[in-house]
Amino acid sequence: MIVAIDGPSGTGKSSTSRAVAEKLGLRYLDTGAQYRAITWWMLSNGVDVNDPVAVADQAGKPSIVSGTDPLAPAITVDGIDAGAPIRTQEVTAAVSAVSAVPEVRTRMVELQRAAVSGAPEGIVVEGRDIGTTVLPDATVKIFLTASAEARAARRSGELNGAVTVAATRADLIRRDTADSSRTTSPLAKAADAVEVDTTELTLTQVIECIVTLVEEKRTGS
Ligand SMILES: Nc1ncnc2c1ncn2[C@@H]1O[C@H](COP(=O)(O)OP(=O)(O)OP(=O)(O)O)[C@@H](O)[C@H]1O
Ligand SMILES: Nc1ccn([C@H]2C[C@H](O)[C@@H](COP(=O)(O)O)O2)c(=O)n1
Repeated sequence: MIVAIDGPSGTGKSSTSRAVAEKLGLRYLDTGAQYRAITWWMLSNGVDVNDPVAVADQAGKPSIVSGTDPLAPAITVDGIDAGAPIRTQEVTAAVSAVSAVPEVRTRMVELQRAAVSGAPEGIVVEGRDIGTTVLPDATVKIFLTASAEARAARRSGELNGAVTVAATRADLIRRDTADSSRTTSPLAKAADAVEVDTTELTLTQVIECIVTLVEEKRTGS
């Protein structure tokens, strides 16, 4: 059972994917964390993240290891726990530029397919290009959406209002535009993905909806 969950920033991919994996006894992979990890390494090592040639040249250097336990997602870079530093504003601002570099994507896709091969019990993989490029034969493909307003309000709430909803909304839209317009495997809905608009749904409702879709596929109903 391979479940691909794609969608723009802040639509609920991580929260939903972790919960679905936990409920169904599947592993879980956050591919955004991998792109954030390589971006953090580039920034920490003085690579100009706006220079695609420099990024491509260094893309093979860091060792990135992702855990797949939905109860304790973990990521290390060269053996160092990167869970917190990959969530900084500096990394968020740079990650779209780094993830647009084809050599970076080739490297990450190798890691992602290896994680799937290492999960015989099945896995939920979330990202931007999982259903279209990384795992085109996934058993179930979901494309989550939500209005920019709902996504910004959710994210701003997470930050206890430290960043305004308007600024958060502008940042989400900037990242979605960059991620959707890059040449190599842009953010896109696979033709055979089920689109779930979460704007008016609670997280519990979204989780139930996807668990039902997976179970229907499992039983062939
Ligand atoms: N249906 C929902 N209703 C209300 N809040 C939600 C819903 N889904 C997710 N959230 C909340 O929205 C925030 C963003 O969710 P999450 O991190 O799962 O999104 P994401 O798509 O993985 O984001 P990103 O692409 O930026 O990593 C979290 O605070 C989460 O708890
Ligand atoms: N499959 C993926 C996953 C993520 N990215 C890039 C684009 C995102 O802006 C960034 C961070 O992802 P997030 O942690 O917000 O889910 O990583 C990608 O290009 N492809």
